[in-house]
Amino acid sequence: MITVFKKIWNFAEKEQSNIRKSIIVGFLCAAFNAMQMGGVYYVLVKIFDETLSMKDIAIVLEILLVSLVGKIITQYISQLEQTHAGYFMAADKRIRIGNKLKRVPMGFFSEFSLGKITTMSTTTLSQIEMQVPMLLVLVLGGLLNTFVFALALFYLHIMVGITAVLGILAFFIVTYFMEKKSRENASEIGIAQTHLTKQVLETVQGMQVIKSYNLGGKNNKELSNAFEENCNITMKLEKTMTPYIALQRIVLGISIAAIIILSAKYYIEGDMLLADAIMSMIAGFIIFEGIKAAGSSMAILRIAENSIDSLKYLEKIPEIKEGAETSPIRHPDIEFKDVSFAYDEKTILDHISCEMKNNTMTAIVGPSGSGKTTFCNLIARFWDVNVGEILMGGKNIKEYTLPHLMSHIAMVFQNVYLFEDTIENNIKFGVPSATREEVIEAAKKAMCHDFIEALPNGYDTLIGEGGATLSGGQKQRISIARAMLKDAPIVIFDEATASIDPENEDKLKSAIEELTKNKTIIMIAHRLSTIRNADQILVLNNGKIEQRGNHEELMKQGGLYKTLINMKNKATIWKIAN
Ligand SMILES: Nc1ncnc2c1ncn2[C@@H]1O[C@H](COP(=O)(O)OP(=O)(O)OP(=O)(O)O)[C@@H](O)[C@H]1O
Repeated sequence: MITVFKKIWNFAEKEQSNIRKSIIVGFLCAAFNAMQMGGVYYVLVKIFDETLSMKDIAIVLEILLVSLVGKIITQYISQLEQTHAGYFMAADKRIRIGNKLKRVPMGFFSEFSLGKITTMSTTTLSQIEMQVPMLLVLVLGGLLNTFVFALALFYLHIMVGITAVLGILAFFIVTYFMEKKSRENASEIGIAQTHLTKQVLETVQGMQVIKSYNLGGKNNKELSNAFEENCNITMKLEKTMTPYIALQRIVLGISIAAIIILSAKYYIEGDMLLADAIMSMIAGFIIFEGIKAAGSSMAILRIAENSIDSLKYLEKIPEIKEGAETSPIRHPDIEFKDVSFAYDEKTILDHISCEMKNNTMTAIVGPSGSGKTTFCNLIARFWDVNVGEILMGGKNIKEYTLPHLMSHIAMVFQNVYLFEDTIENNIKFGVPSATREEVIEAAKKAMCHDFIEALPNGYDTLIGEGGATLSGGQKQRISIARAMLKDAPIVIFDEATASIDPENEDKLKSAIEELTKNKTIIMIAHRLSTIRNADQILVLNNGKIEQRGNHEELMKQGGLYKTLINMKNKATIWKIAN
């Protein structure tokens, strides 16, 4: 148990001082509580001495008043410190998780499901926020309280004191076994919570698909199962804990009875004064209040420990190693030197070498799954190469700091993600210091100023999660404005495959032309018009660059490129014909 406490205590880090304050204040609260007992003892002694006067009654009333006010104030302060410690401890960990997620390799997101990450930063941390300070204060404060009362009992009669200590020991033996049992269930609870969060996320995120395939029933069933599983495990924990909690109460009950019987016996035998015997009986009832509260909290001790362990695991995930280089890159040419990469067993890129010169456009084409996205993601270090190296401006990209590397790259993804924020903040996401004028200028160049102005609150319009209220073309243009504002020398662009209406398509084309002026462009190209304009086309297939050259050269060569172009042509004719 001491190890668990150490772990919980260490976890509190900066908030240890607030928790310590809360424990000390909690102890003061117990002292005020004890004052009441002192008052009662004083009255009892005076009554049995037959010397009780009005002055004594006034003294006792004063003691009781001071004790009551003191208790209220100390309880308030202790609670405040606990809430403060819990809140700031969780906030600090949440910020750390956020920072960590920015620095872990993308492989982490495949290994760790969204459900697991969400559970950690929400449920797990909420549990810690509420449980850790409370556990420390309740358990440590409770034990301290009991210890003080036990000492008082020793003062009244040594045998009564020993009985109280034996009761406390028996209580701890039961608690030890209860804790062991709780450990067995703690990880099950964690798993069930993760599963539930995953199901809720999936249902919300996939609502469109669920509705369109009329799968509400099936999905509801999975969600209900997850809720049921969670409920069952919580019930199971309650059921397993109940006998131990009952046993704890029985032990305490027997101890109280023993203290009362012994006090009466010693009084009858003349071993104790009447006032001491009555006081000892009253103390017998109160002495175990502290550990009773502490004992019930111990059931959640292991759950808190489990939560801390899972967060520690997250903190230990190795981060991407970055270099220290931050000097300006004058010619950010990109070069792949004998690069190989595999996500797991299967090689996706196999000893690839190529160059993308400054201010040129490279189109990456190839069949689906040939590694086009992977190729681009390696440049931004979303993943690190297994073999070979990628150079930017003549230096391995690993030599740069991540912020420095990313300041040279703007990425426009096919699936645009817009944050639940204003349009302005979405555009200036990469450059938070940008002024409204700069945002408008970028939006104008990205051909989205007009439709933004037509929205109810213009640039201050809030957009829903994932930008649900905008069309696909509008969303992509906003992401182009975002990239435009960043003004990075390298633009990695995943061209949208989804068909866009002609008006949007024209605007999108102009926006792309603006974005790519005087830049190094690496484009996963799907449209023939884009591919034709490229200075260099890399045709990826089976992990290799099967062909390279410009459009005319490759058309002359024939092979995979010509086949892909012919297929695209047919698709376009088919589209027009329809
Ligand atoms: N995170 C990942 N973990 C494991 N395998 C992955 C991951 N991402 C992609 N792959 C696999 O790597 C291969 C290449 O994927 P990639 O997305 O780079 O191809 P692509 O050419 O861009 O495909 P598409 O044109 O369909 O978008 C595919 O077989 C894919 O299943």
